[in-house]
This record gives sequence, C-alpha cells and structure tokens, in this order.
Amino acid sequence: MTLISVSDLTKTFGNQTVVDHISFSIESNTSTALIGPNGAGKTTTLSMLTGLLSQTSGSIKMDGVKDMRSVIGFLPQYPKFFSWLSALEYTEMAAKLSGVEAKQARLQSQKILEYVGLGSALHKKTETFSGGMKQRLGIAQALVHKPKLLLLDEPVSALDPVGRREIMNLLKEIQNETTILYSTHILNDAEEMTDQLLFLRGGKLVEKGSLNEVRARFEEPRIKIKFSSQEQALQFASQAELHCNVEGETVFVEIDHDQPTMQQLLNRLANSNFSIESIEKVTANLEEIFMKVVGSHESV
Ligand SMILES: Nc1ncnc2c1ncn2[C@@H]1O[C@H](COP(=O)(O)OP(=O)(O)OP(=O)(O)O)[C@@H](O)[C@H]1O
Repeated sequence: MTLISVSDLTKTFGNQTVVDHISFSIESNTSTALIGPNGAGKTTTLSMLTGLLSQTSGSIKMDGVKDMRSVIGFLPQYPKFFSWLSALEYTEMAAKLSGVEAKQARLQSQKILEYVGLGSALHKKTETFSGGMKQRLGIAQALVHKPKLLLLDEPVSALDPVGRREIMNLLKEIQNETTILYSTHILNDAEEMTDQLLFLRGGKLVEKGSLNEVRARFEEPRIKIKFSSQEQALQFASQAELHCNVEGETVFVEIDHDQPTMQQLLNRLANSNFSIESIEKVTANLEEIFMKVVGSHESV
C-alpha cells in the first residue's frame, strides 16, 4: 500500500533550484534511501517532507492524513541533544511536543529507549553519550510518538564502522513496523536493508529502483584474469582483440551482450602459453555504481 506520494516537488532559493521536480512514492513498511553527493538536495527534500520547509511547487500526499507532522518522526543530520537532559527526559520532551499526553509520554519513552538499546542509560545525561548512543537516542525521539513514516537525515554518516553497523541493524528491525526514508551519501549503507533507492544529483532524481534493478543497469560485468606477471598481462591484452583494461598483472575483460563467455576465455587461455594465477567474473561494486549513477545527466 502506498504511504506517501511525492509529485514534481521543487524548491528554489532565490534563482537556484536545489530540488527540481522530483516524483516518487513509498510503500508502507519499506525502506527507501535518498542517495546523493554533498549538495544534491537530500536535506532540502527531507525538510519539505517534514513540513519544516515549504515547497516552491509540487505536492506531498499521504492518504487520509491532513497534518503530516503528526505521523512523521524525524532525525535531523545535526540533532541538538541538550546536554543537561537525561535520555528519558529528552525523549519525553519529544513525545510531548508531538502531542502525547504526559503519563503516556513517560511510558512510551521508557519503552522506545529499551527498544533502541538504551535501557540501561535512561537516567544518564546525554552529554556522556558516545556517537552511536546519540544516534540511538535520536532514533528513539523520532519514534516515540509511533509515527507512520520515519525520516532520517544521514543517520550513520558520522559513525565509525561498528556504530554504523549497529544503527543499520537497528533500522532493519524498525523497518518491520515503520516505513523508513533515510538519506546517505554512502551506497554501501543501502546494501542490505533498502527496498528502494532514489539517486539525487544537482536536485534532480537521476535514478530510482531496487538495488538489484540499479545493479542490473550499471553493474558492467567483467572477467578478471590474474597473470603471473605484468608482462604477460600486457601481452594478453594486446593480442586479445577484446575490450581490456590492465592493472598491474591483472586484466579486466569487459563483457558485452554476454560476450566473451567464461568458457570461451578458458578455452582460449588453455590453448596458449600464458601463465594464469586466477580467473573470475566480477561486477562493479556499489561505490562504482554510485559514481556512475550520480555522474549521469538524465532525470527520471
Ligand atoms: N536555506 C538555504 N538557502 C540557500 N541555499 C540553500 C539553503 N539550504 C540549502 N541550500 C543549498 O541547496 C543545495 C542543496 O543542499 P542540501 O543541504 O539539501 O544538500 P544535501 O544533499 O543534503 O547535502 P549534504 O550531503 O552536504 O548534507 C546546496 O547547494 C545548498 O547550498
């Protein structure tokens, strides 16, 4: 079921269009990543979805919802945690600001802090928290009023690899109960849990689809052959009459319309005097795909 539909959403500041007629929809209980380099328009898009920023044109619609703010939870890119508040006080404050009644706010805050793994830090001041704990707290305050849509602006960008993994695992769990839209400039973050990828570049939506769909469009399969020396690699590449790139003693043979097949190459190498260390089929990694997608010009 479609939870939110965005149509031709546009934002201009002065004469600069920073979000340019983007359209997409998000299904309930799915996770969507808004991916793009610095300045692509991710924060501006999320700010319009939260209602913090009004759009210049275009529409944002959620079926049956008049005031979207009541059904949206938001974690900004640089949240302020008020160092003098405890985790419980901070989360309760967020709940009350979202209209939750006082007694219920306390109960829901305790519950959500347990859920995000801060059960033992309820009464600790936020100033003592690590980066990972702060992100957990930020997610808790965004979830405390039980929103239908959770918006997260770069939730893992400032974390080390361990913190990043922990938060991504938490988001995977949350996704079972809530719909998530998060921004990132790191495609690897989107690898496991994301149903839909939206690539922004210069304010335009340049690609959208599932990770597998995007992969299929941009993966550029190659066969990687490692020779015993660079000399052999260069010799093979010059004789092969195939599209080859040489890196040290390794040759990457591009596959175009399924040609050449692995079998063809193996047959060819078996009938030669080349000394081969390994041969395997490889595809572009996610970072390479990201560079290709954000380097494209067409909008979708
Ligand atoms: N209030 C504003 N006034 C003028 N220009 C703005 C304003 N807010 C954002 N911009 C411009 O809009 C563009 C998009 O910014 P935005 O913060 O949305 O990008 P982003 O993709 O979130 O980048 P980052 O990854 O660096 O956070 C940038 O060129 C930015 O300078």
